[in-house]
Amino acid sequence: MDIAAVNLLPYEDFVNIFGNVVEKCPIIPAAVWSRRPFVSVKAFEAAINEFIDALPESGKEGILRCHPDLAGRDLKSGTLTRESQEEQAGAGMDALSSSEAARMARLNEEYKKRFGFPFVICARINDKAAILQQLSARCQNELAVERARGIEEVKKICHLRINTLLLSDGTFKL
Ligand SMILES: NC(=O)NC1=NC(=O)NC1=O
Repeated sequence: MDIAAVNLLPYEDFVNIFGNVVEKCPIIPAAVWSRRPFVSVKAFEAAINEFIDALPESGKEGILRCHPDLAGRDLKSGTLTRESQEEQAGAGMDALSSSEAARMARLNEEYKKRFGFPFVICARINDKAAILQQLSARCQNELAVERARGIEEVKKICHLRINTLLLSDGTFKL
């Protein structure tokens, strides 16, 4: 599907297709639909990023809170979204040793307790060693630094999800 086809989508189809490019935040593509036509995929992504950047701190934290923990409850219970399932499995989150799983769980809880939102990282460009290292290191940051860092990661996840969708053969189950 190319950007010309994206621009022609009625908002129901647009939200149906792009509704989860930011995890569990369909309001973002639903809002950004009004800004079409997009001159390019980059412009479409920029519109999403601008919407996110314009949110108050509480809105940014809300986006982060919509993300499932890495190697967390949703992965264990099989209730992750399709995208998160693929991303987490791809980073080996479903194949941790018991000590790695215990360390992830402990650090995720420590992070959430400190910041009030979950640790978010773009799993598709990190392996489990990098994820554990980043989680441990980022626990030491200040709130404002982590809010911004988490949103940066959300934008990377979104970029990859949009490009996966556009590269697919375009036969979407509408
Ligand atoms: N807490 C997270 O970072 N979750 C995730 N990152 C991804 O790339 N996919 C997820 O589900």
